[in-house]
Amino acid sequence: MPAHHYTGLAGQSYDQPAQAGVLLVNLGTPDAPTAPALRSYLAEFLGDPRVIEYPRWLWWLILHGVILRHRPARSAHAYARVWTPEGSPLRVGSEKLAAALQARLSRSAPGPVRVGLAMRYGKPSVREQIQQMQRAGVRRLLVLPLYPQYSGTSTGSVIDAVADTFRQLRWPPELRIINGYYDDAGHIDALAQSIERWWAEHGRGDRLLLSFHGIPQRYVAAGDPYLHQCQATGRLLRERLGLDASQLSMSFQSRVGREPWLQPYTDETVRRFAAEGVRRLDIACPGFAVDCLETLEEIAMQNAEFFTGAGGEALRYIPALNDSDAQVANLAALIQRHAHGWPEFTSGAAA
Ligand SMILES: C=CC1=C(C)c2cc3[nH]c(cc4nc(cc5[nH]c(cc1n2)c(C)c5CCC(=O)O)C(CCC(=O)O)=C4C)c(C)c3C=C
Ligand SMILES: [Fe+2]
Ligand SMILES: [Fe+2]
Repeated sequence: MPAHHYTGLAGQSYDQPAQAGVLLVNLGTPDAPTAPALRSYLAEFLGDPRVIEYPRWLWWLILHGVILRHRPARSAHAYARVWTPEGSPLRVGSEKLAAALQARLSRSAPGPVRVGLAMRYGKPSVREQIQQMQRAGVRRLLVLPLYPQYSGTSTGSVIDAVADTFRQLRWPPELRIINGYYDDAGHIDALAQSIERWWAEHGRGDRLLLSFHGIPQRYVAAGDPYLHQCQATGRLLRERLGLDASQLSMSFQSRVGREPWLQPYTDETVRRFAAEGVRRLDIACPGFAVDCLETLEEIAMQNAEFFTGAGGEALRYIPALNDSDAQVANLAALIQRHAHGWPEFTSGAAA
């Protein structure tokens, strides 16, 4: 093992005033809507054992021998439909949210608070961002994965990346990680208000569908709380909107591979609704903090085509909370609560 195995801050002043850091982490996105960029993004993402729980050597052969031959070009085509002049919607939206949170916390928190943004896959990595924040004087770090519902495949993988980074730091900062906020009252309220505001502007459809990203059923059977948390978000939101089960349904999107994922599947559900005579279908995706490929392309384009193709009149996608005031205020409050006792966040608290 080399002598300098641990990353440290040699030559620093130990009296440097402490700062607190908030690290937002989102999934990550390719650098460009091209097959080569998709290939390296998907290799990292789908090579994560948290995402694909399969015997390693067998999966490696399938991933490199089959999937990475065809999927990059297909996915690049999907990304090209939603790519903006500023880049990938997921990146642009996450950066705007981080900037808005930084502005808000700089105003409302007593101490110096630095907000960073990392991507679990691609750039900037969790490791780079933590090291950079530490060099800037961050001694207390709160990590907020941008996933309201916990899953080992999403939040759990962010925790892995943080833990791997910490193992290599000579003097890791004090650490807290937010595990999820699926039932947070402020979050449910923000979702409900955004849906009500959208209805006030566009009128109300015949039915509301909440579509969450799916995962394999096998993971839920092994103890992943994701399904439970999606159901809780759905129920709380339904109660808050004053709807009954005939007016609001839930489904799961984005299935990859052959094994059964959480059901009902979104594509089958929108086709069934069209066949049952639903004319205007409203869809919200409360599992996505910011809009991305999965909402803007898969729901608002692909599933809209499935719906009208099966006889429906219009599928209308209600945008994610993104960098809305409601989202920023709610995440700031969530951060303040989880940072309880840290002097940068709580005036009068001891260090
Ligand atoms: C194949 C396994 C996958 C699991 C399990 C999975 C879980 C999961 N994903 C998200 C959030 C997002 N996923 C996104 C894209 C995406 N997801 C998978 C596969 C799995 N996801 C793939 C292969 C892709 C890439 C696109 C494609 O080729 O189809 C995105 C969007 C990223 C973007 O750039 O916009 C998000 C966000 C969650 C929350 C989750 C578990 C709960
Ligand atoms: Fe995904
Ligand atoms: Fe997808």
